[in-house]
Amino acid sequence: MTTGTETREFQAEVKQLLNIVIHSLYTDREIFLRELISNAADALEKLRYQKITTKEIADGDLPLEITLELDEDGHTLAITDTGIGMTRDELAENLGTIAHSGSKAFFQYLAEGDKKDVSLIGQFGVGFYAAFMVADEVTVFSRSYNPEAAGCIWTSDGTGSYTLGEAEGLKRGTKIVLRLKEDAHEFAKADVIKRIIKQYSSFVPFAILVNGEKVDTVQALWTKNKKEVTPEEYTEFYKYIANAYDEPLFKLHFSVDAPLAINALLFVPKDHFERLGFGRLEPGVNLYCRKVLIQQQSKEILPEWLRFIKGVVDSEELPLNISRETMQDSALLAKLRKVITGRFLKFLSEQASKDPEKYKEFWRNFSMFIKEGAATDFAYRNDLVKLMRFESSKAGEGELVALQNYVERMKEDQKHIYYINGPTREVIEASPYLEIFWKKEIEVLYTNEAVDDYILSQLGEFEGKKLVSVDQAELDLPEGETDTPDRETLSQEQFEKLAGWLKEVLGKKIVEVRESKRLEDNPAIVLNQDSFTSSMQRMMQMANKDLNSIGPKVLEINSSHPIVRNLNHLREENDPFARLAAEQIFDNALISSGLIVDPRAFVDRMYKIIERALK
Ligand SMILES: Nc1ncnc2c1ncn2[C@@H]1O[C@H](COP(=O)(O)OP(=O)(O)OP(=O)(O)O)[C@@H](O)[C@H]1O
Repeated sequence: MTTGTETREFQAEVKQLLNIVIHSLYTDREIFLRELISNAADALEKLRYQKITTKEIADGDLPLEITLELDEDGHTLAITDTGIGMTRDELAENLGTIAHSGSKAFFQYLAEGDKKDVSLIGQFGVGFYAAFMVADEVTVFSRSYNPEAAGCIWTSDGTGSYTLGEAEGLKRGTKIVLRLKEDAHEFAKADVIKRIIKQYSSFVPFAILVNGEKVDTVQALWTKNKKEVTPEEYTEFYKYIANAYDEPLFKLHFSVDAPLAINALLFVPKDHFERLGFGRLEPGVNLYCRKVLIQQQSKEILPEWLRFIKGVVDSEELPLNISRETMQDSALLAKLRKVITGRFLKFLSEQASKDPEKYKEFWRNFSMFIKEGAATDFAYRNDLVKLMRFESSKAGEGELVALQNYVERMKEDQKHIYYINGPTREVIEASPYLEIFWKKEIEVLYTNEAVDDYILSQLGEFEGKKLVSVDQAELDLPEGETDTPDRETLSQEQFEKLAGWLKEVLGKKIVEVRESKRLEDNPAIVLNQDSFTSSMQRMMQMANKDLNSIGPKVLEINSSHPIVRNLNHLREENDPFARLAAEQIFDNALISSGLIVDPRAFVDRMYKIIERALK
């Protein structure tokens, strides 16, 4: 029974808003339920607080819960909470006017844009009014926790006015009844509603019942104290949010108060499918505001290269209806991203020193993301290179070295950090480039992918030490007694003649022929004039499908090597075989540096050489 009924006009802004809500089509109108459940949960939370501070509470024994009743035949959905409730004045104030900033931003957006994309309504925070996306009539029964206050009823079809009256026989809390629009009848179906609850409201800390049946909700572990959570609970939670079957490799649970209040629970899985080439991972962190989902698989909360992280970030400072479109929100998200990324990288670096074996496991499967970040995200490059690990000429089998380790054990007179690229340790260690480093006992880091070389060359230096790829022309190695071994070499004149002739034979492929001070067992190597390493050039050869897309080389020859000396001999005798041999030596040097050569010319030449050898 209702008494004292009056009809009131909505505030002008509300009218404008409802007009849009009612007359538009939406893509994700199911968010209306998230809004209503979140309002209900807020009301219950407020009541919980009142129970502690106030003695007199209407219907003090009512359980704190949210109930949904669906009537498929009658096409209605009712959502009831036993929360704080509203008085008559509060109903008029809260459901007849708009005061908060989210809606103002929405109006501004509507006023500015040509295309009125109303589906964005959910992102702009009009909470309760979202009900009119699916209902052509909304009735709210509410009774305040204040025992003195009478129960009230509010009803509207959203077209300009609402009625307000008193209602008898209500218990504390709020019941909102939606008469569903014809095209929204699906929202009276239990399976549809349960799916939506699971998606948006899984962590709501109150029981949710749909037609008397409790929907499973999960504890929002991230809001709990770390000491109160068991490892099993963490694993279960991880499996739930990541849809995973394994155990996480790492877990990071933290809270910060400044510059923003954040609770976060992040996981690194054991492995991922992107490594195996099965497509690209989607971001795995969901953004919550006080346990209510506001962005699933958020693209904003972490940089893209951290897309392997699974978990939850909750910040009560975020508006429920966060939007990239508003400057204020995107600034907030950027701040959040900075805090979380920084904290996660710090965590990784702590793990690397605390448990190197486990970190190695992480590095094996997730290094691609760290490298992606180091290569593309300038803001984090310096932090990320510290997390990189390499094999090296001084590391034992299976041991990995950080740039920091390398610098700490550099030789006293050594100026630079040296690295070499190759597909495997075995291949690298047989490389002619390493000869001199073995001899001088200088450590060389092994890089396996072109992206490693790209990162190191972009970085340029680490802790004031230049990063030098060993296929660079200028090595600037410390001098030593072993530098000028007692070996028979070509005379200066012979060398100059040979060099001139080689330039003529190899043409544009080389810029210079040099006498090598670093080679002993190999006749020749090719060197690069800049930091664009051979592995990077190989990548360009493959990307451009052009084997000639490599820069001209410096050819360094070992004039004490029998092959070079005999080559010079043949040249002096004008034997045409000398040309063939020179070209083959050059191609061999290209292959040793990791570049791809044209197999047709190479194989042809090789047969001619075999033919002559077999004679
Ligand atoms: N179930 C409810 N119980 C008690 N009060 C409610 C309930 N639903 C809404 N209200 C009141 O109505 C106000 C307006 O709700 P509305 O959902 O439009 O905006 P909001 O909740 O303030 O913002 P948002 O939904 O963007 O977070 C709320 O702030 C709250 O005071």
